[in-house]
Amino acid sequence: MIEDRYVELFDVVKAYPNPFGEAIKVVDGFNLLVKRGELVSVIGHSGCGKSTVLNMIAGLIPITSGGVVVAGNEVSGPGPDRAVVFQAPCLLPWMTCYGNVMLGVKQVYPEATKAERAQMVEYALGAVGLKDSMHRYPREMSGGMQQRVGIARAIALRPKMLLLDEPFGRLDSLTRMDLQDVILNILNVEKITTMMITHDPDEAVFMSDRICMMTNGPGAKVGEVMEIDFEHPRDRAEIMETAEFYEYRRRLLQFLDDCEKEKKARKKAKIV
Ligand SMILES: Nc1ncnc2c1ncn2[C@@H]1O[C@H](COP(=O)(O)OP(=O)(O)OP(=O)(O)O)[C@@H](O)[C@H]1O
Repeated sequence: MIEDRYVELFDVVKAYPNPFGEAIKVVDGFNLLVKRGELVSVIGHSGCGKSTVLNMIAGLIPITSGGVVVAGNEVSGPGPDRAVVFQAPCLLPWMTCYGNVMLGVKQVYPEATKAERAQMVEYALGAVGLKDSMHRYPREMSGGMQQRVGIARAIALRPKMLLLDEPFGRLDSLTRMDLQDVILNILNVEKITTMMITHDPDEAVFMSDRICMMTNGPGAKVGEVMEIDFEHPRDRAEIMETAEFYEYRRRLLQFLDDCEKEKKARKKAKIV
């Protein structure tokens, strides 16, 4: 069923040349199916290849072998059906929030009327809580507000898939929680299929429908996939009082700890 295989990564391999010109497979045989409307987090140790996987789905880097299919179309380059939010939003400083969001909308919907485009931009800025600040410039906004603009810019394009690469990585923990709620509220309404990279186990458990745990690189692949069985909409305080939350968290930390041990053992074996 297409709904259950909305995003398909099959036998995905990404190799980069090392300084000696040899091809090193950073990711090797990555297989994952994402259901329509699902939020899947990807977690794994630094450098294992999380961004590499996300960038291949975004079409920002070529796939060495295997394939990625999003909503029935094989990915061969970037496209507005997949919107990416990075750690830093990189807004154009000479444009207001409104102007920054409008830029993409104009490009993707050139046939829309002026009023329709304005509605798309205003809806997206409203969804991230910036209705009253849409005419401010980036320099007049906090890091959290700027990241809200980055999220608005992505959802204004009405993508089939949202790709979040550590979107809260640079924010303090309170702002981080606010923005986690912003994303979840948007997804509750829009049901956009989402992949999010995170380093934060609590964030992964609170937000995800499933968590994909990646093994160490080189040759990284999917290690385990854990289903998170909390209903939507989610209430942070309620969820954090459940025993299940701590059990999910424990399993996640156990996996990361096992990867760390494996990494150390690999290093030691090389030295001896
Ligand atoms: N253009 C490139 N050329 C060569 N090697 C690269 C290139 N881009 C990434 N790599 C290597 O690929 C591996 C995976 O990188 P990637 O950024 O995907 O990891 P990550 O899991 O997202 O890391 P982090 O959690 O630290 O952001 C790393 O060893 C990195 O050095």
